[in-house]
Amino acid sequence: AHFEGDAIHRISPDQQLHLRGNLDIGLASNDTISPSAFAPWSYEPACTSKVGQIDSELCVYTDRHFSNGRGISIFTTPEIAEGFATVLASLQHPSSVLDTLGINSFTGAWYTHPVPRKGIGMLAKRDIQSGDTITAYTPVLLAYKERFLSKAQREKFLRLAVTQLPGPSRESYLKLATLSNDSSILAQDIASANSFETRLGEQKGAAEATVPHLTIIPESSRMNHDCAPNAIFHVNSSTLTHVVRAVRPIPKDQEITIAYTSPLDPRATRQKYLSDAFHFTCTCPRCLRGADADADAVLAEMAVLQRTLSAWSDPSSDASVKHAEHLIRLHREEGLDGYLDPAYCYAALMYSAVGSARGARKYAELAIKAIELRLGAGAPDLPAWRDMLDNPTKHWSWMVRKGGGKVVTATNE
Ligand SMILES: C[S@@+](CC[C@H](N)C(=O)[O-])C[C@H]1O[C@@H](n2cnc3c(N)ncnc32)[C@H](O)[C@@H]1O
Repeated sequence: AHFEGDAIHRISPDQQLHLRGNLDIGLASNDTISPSAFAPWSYEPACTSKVGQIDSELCVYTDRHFSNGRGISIFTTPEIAEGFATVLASLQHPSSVLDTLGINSFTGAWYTHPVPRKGIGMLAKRDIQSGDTITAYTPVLLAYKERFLSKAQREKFLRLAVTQLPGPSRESYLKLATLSNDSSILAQDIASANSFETRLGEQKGAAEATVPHLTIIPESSRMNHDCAPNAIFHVNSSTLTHVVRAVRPIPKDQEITIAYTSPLDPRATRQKYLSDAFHFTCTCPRCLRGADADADAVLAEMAVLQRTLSAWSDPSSDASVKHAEHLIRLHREEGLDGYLDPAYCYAALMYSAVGSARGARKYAELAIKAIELRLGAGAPDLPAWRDMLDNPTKHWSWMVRKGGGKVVTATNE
């Protein structure tokens, strides 16, 4: 089975938080049913009839015992559920990998509190260092991302998925922000307002073979958006864990923010996306700056540097260490600390190409840390950069610009 990143946040449109005191959403919780009868699931899966578009039914599966009783529910096809069950089992037996890694435990780094004009937000409980893990949690609900069920049908199954969760997880789900005041679609409303997107399904070597699922992690859902976020998230596919880490130091009581959409996109693109998908207008400093052209002037400068650097092995290229260092500086000035890995990689290559082992190692090390932050420790590029760090003089880029001149030989990239 496969579970991968690409997480995207969904947001409530009305910027209003609807806290519900009454957590009874109208369905009886089947606490009395024997768990063993439907092992590995705690309840008999409840299914739709066959959905023509996917030639399968969709069913609700719940494991109430997952991760010391945090529990997890998934609304998906029987085929995907089977692979998912294998992943859940691998995380719990023979011993719990999640416990060993401190997943689903409070890090002591955060608290939630109302934030002006943003509803509830997450704030730093202590000074947080760059790279520190802020949250690391498994989802409580995953739901096949579909448009073919009626709202009423979808609601019926999502409510069941939520109701079957253990009390604390059910309650934290139901306290999350909503998109509308329509309580008849409460469960799906919360799902679309607060979910990240993950892809599940058989791994057939292609991302298209996997199916997007809305994924709700109630703790992480309290983080608001910023276009210069001080934290970044990735999904660890082997532990099913959504991990949020600091990309720069965050002083005690400062708000912890993540980006719901790429902060490297032009301002108008970001605003349209946040407004369409998340129904709010971003007022972060990068969004408030100047007219549209001014707002994106730095992004345009960064794009030119990227283009120059990406063609560095072309014999006519004048790309240099200076271009890479300038690109790094611009990222930092824009607050794009979490998105520095390509710039660090170029810097490592530029130093290597002119025969500076020290420069190559310095930036290969920074690139490795930045890739791990943005993409996680399983990112496919990491081994190559670790090789460069260990053996800069053996790297294919080493001294290809002997004497600091143009490229002499370049075999790839
Ligand atoms: C996933 S929730 C984040 C936590 C939320 N503030 C809450 O009270 O639960 C997304 C909601 O937070 C608000 N929000 C997030 N980022 C924001 C921002 N930069 N400016 C204004 N509102 C924001 C939006 O109203 C959105 O509906």
